[in-house]
Amino acid sequence: MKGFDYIVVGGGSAGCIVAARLVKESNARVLLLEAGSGDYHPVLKMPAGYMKYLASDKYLTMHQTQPQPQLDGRGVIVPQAKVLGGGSTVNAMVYMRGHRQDYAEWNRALRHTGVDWSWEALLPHFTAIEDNDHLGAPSHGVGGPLKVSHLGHFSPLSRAWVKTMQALGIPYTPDFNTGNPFGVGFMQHTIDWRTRKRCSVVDAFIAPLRDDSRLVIETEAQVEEILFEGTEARGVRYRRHGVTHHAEASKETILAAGAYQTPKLLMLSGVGPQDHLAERGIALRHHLPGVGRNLQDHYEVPVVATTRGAFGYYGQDRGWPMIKAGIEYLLFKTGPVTTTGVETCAFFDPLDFSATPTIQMFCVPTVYLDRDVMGRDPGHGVTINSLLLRPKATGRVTLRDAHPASLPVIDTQIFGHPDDLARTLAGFHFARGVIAASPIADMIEQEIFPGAEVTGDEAIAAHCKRMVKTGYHPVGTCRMGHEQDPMAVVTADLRVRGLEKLRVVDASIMPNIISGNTNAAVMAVAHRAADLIAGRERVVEETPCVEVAL
Ligand SMILES: Cc1cc2nc3c(=O)[nH]c(=O)nc-3n(C[C@H](O)[C@H](O)[C@H](O)COP(=O)(O)OP(=O)(O)OC[C@H]3O[C@@H](n4cnc5c(N)ncnc54)[C@H](O)[C@@H]3O)c2cc1C
Repeated sequence: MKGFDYIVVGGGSAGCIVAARLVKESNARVLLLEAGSGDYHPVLKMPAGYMKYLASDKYLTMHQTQPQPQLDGRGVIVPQAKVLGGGSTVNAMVYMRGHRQDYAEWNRALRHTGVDWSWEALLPHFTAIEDNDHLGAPSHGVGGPLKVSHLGHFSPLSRAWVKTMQALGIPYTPDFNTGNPFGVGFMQHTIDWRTRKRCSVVDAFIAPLRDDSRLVIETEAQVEEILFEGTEARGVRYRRHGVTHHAEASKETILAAGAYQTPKLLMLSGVGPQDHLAERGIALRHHLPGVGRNLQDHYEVPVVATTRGAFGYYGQDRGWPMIKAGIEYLLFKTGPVTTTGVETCAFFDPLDFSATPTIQMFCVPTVYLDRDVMGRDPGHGVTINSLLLRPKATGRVTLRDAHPASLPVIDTQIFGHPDDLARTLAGFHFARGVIAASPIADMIEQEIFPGAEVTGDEAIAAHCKRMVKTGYHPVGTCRMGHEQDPMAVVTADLRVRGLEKLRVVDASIMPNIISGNTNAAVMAVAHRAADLIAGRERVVEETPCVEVAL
């Protein structure tokens, strides 16, 4: 049996930050266990590699939802990272913090007791992590480990789209990360502006500790069970290269396996809804009905058009264009390899520009659809995606069976609440209007998905159901909550309720999804979790209520 102070399960966005900070700032001995491989392949450092990882299951687990009756039986692919660095290694690198109101809602879920999770309380963690190349105090950090900048290349379609959105009344914003992201503009990304390489949590937090013997990282190590003595977590059982290992944590076991796998691991270990565990033949350790519930994600629907010329990135990933772009990148660190292709976005409510944004709209200068709906190779094109920021329907993660290798059952309930489809339709109509407006209209040939002939809410709703895809942001399946909340899984300081020496620090803990891409918020949570674990932050009885009227 190997012994450590802490064991961190899952070497993703949250796990790497917690592990590194516990070693560096608390002088702890930490075992970090990651199911996926190391992040050595050079393509994992290239911004343009993003579309390549998405097309393969080498670094992603290709989960698929249960057939969704409200999507006419479609099961949607919902991939999650499986590599050291987790989502931060394979994601689209968008650096987005959401709306301050999202965090006020976290506090509300806690009845303002325990730990203050308001925007103001998290801001020091956002800024401590960050090394921004052109934005500074009070909203941004300089000198932190994580490089944040703009992409190195913008397509003519992205530029035209930003101008078109302004012509339609959405103001330009130079910074989405000040607490209210309303506006249109070029997004910040976790990219190193000097090398034009991706900056993952491995690059930012783990690489400086590579030779530190206090941090032991085992990749291709699948944790199968949390080991307990009574109600106290004592360590884990894991499998690596066909061999079973046990490891002990004298201080704490910390779960950071992501919003699908953390609840799965808790349930495999007997922590979860009593009835469900009994159905799967798993002995109950502790009844926590909220484990796996409250699944939230972002879902987006596309309008796709072909363009009159090569304004976007179609064909850049093969043949001579790829070789040319590769040489340009190697020699000058410029060109299409320095972009993920997801360059711009807008936050707004299509029905009322003065209201809190309900939609995040992306312009992707290529045809960007899930593999289960991509019918044909359409050539040069553009995809305008409307992503619903705060869906009302919530889903659930359960166990398929008691085998650790089985993927969990994911029931997302996409469009399970009528308001979610209604708001998505409003976004869709707006997106359709954008490609018909100047100046982007001059570049558009014709709408191909769903096609200009598809009109009327019923037909468009059918298109949304057929084409809706995940934004890759599952959260909430082990959510924080106050003491009287029966569905809360963790306390305000991220301890699993009713058990000792066990915490959750990843995307699972969010009571409600934030209004934006989730990686920055996960990293801030993990950064703060290291302080909570080390006792650097005092847990107070009651926190001030920070509410913002919008
Ligand atoms: C394709 C894609 C694109 C995205 N794009 C963006 C974006 O542009 N901007 C943004 O803000 N967010 C983006 N996200 C979301 C963001 O990356 C995630 O919200 C964030 O990474 C979640 O962090 P996490 O620590 O909770 O989980 P993860 O980063 O997913 O880490 C969990 C890790 O745990 C490991 N693991 C799971 N089970 C076990 C086990 N039993 N034993 C050991 N290890 C285990 C997994 O292999 C994984 O590496 C994207 C995500 C994906 C998948």
